[in-house]
Amino acid sequence: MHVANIIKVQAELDSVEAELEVVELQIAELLEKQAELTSRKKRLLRKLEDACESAQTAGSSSAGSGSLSGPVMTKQELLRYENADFPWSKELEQNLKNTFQLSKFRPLQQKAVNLSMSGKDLFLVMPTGRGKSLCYQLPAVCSEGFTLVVTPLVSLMEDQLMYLKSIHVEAATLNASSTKEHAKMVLAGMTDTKAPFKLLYVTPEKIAKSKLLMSRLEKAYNAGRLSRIAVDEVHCCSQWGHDFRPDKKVTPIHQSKYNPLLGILKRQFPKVPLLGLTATATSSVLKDCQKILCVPEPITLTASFNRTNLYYEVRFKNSNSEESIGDIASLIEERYQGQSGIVYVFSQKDADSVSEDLQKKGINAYPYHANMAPEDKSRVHRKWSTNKIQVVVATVAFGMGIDKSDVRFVIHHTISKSIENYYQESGRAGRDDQPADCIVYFGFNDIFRISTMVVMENVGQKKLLTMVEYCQNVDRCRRSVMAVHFDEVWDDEGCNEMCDVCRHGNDYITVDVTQHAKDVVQIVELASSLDEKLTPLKVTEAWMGKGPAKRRKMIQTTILSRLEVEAIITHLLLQGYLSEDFSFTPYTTYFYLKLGRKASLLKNQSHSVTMKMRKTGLDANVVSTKQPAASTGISSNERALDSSP
Ligand SMILES: Nc1ncnc2c1ncn2[C@H]1C[C@H](O)[C@@H](COP(=O)(O)OP(=O)(O)OP(=O)(O)O)O1
Ligand SMILES: [Mg+2]
Ligand SMILES: [Zn+2]
Repeated sequence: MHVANIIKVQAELDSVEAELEVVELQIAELLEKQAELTSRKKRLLRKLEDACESAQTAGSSSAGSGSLSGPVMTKQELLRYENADFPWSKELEQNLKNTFQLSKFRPLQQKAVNLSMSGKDLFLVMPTGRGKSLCYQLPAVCSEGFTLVVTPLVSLMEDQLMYLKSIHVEAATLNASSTKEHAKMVLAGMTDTKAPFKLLYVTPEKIAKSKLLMSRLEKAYNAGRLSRIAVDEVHCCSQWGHDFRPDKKVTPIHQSKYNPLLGILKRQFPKVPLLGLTATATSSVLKDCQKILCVPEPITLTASFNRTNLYYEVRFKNSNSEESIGDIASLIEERYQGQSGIVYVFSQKDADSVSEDLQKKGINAYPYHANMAPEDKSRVHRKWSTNKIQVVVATVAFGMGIDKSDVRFVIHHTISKSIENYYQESGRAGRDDQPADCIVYFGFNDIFRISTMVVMENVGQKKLLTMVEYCQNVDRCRRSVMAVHFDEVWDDEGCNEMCDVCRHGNDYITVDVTQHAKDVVQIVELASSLDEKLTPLKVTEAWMGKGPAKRRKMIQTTILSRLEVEAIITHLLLQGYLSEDFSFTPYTTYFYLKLGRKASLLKNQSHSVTMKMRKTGLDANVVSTKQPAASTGISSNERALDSSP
């Protein structure tokens, strides 16, 4: 063959190989899409199955909050449990008001209490802080004998005992730190007809290890004094029961301790109704628990995780952080004047500085973080609880035991490290069921601050990106983005414009950012060819023409605003055109951007990258849908990405 010919064939081979590579990436992309659709399909099928099942057992599907499934029961029978005409109803109501000082039941509480009072075995799935405890505490107070409460965490047990003491409900506990005398007294009390306590809290280990306890329970059972068994955090029974609630620290250690033991309770005391409670369980976990606990046919009550009284909003945070503090201060002074709230920050340093900044603006704010003296922490907590402090500026250390009902706003000065954490932290707002706001300030640099912090966690990066996705999203109801992570489907109709996306619905536009993607990728590629690593900040600056003059000549710079530049780079990271590259020194971890697995797709002429962006009315003619942004340009108005109404 002629040399020229060889070169020609070689060139063609190269091009075919390049094309093949692109096709392989597209296949990978499609497979990913297929997996996503399959899991959505499964979820929908399961929903349909559940709906058909309950329609069959209940005649037609029952309305109202939460769903009900379990052993065969007619619709009338099920509905009956929402009523207040049982022999015990009057006593329940009196105790609800006088002992627990609550004016009314929350959704599902009455049904759960009635079912348990009538001796049914019940699994109750209800989000954190919605009031599961009442569902066994109230029946305990209104029944003869005592209720055995199995709970995996001694600290939770102590919280409960303190609370019950404060409302004059007698309760006792047996755990590893109980003294001999105390244990003796409690064991004797179990069969005492004078009923010295209404609730007995024990750890699962006690059930397993203490033969004395089991023999006493047996005696109490035979004497008809064991009225009910409650298993709190029941998902721990299942080896599949993941706990997404970081501040509860119910670790797999407890799960393994829980696992094989507790079936003994239902086997030995079959006539005693069992109530399993959890904030986190899928149907497969519940099935597992049912088997392990030997409960033949429990009724399952599930309350939705959707907090309908909470308004969710995302605001873009300028790299100039002073601005967001000013924004937060005016929100507190105007919209939340005289109302109680929390501002969550990233670090202890931020807690101090942000609260100082707010104080300077005349706001009654105090910091709270793990590094404060215990007495300072409890002083801040106490003063805030009694409305002597309006705002606590806190790290996530402010979590356990925070149970103020009238929190009207939870503002995140920095994004949370996952969507689950965000749900949990923001969920401290509006526990009284009155409207409350959850606002998060989404800043580009914060992504990388958190990223280097969670780099050691197994799925830390992946989880962080779920939070970033929630914030970056401008076209789907915020609730529906959140719901996916709780194995639920909350549709936009359920939102009632209680999120900024639903409220400002059509304010977004699809923009072609292919050329932008190519420009950014070229910058990262160039750096790598020079054996250089670029932080996100450096990439931003290079693209905006603020890098060294030498490099400016070699790349395509942009006239987009900083917020737009940051939004596009975030999008490229989320979509896999860029990816994270960490570097460790003994003192700190650095975050760099490198090419993602999809970067080479950009070589393909027909490949395009689009993203959704928020627009304001004014910019509508500047940006036209699906037009290459390179020719029309994205609005240079920074407000284009501002989510404020
Ligand atoms: N009907 C009600 N009306 C007003 N407040 C209520 C009602 N029922 C419970 N509460 C309050 C009492 C508590 O302060 C708060 C949380 O209750 P609690 O039982 O501890 O939640 P929980 O057990 O569901 O959450 P977790 O999953 O975190 O354990 O709700
Ligand atoms: Mg609880
Ligand atoms: Zn919505």
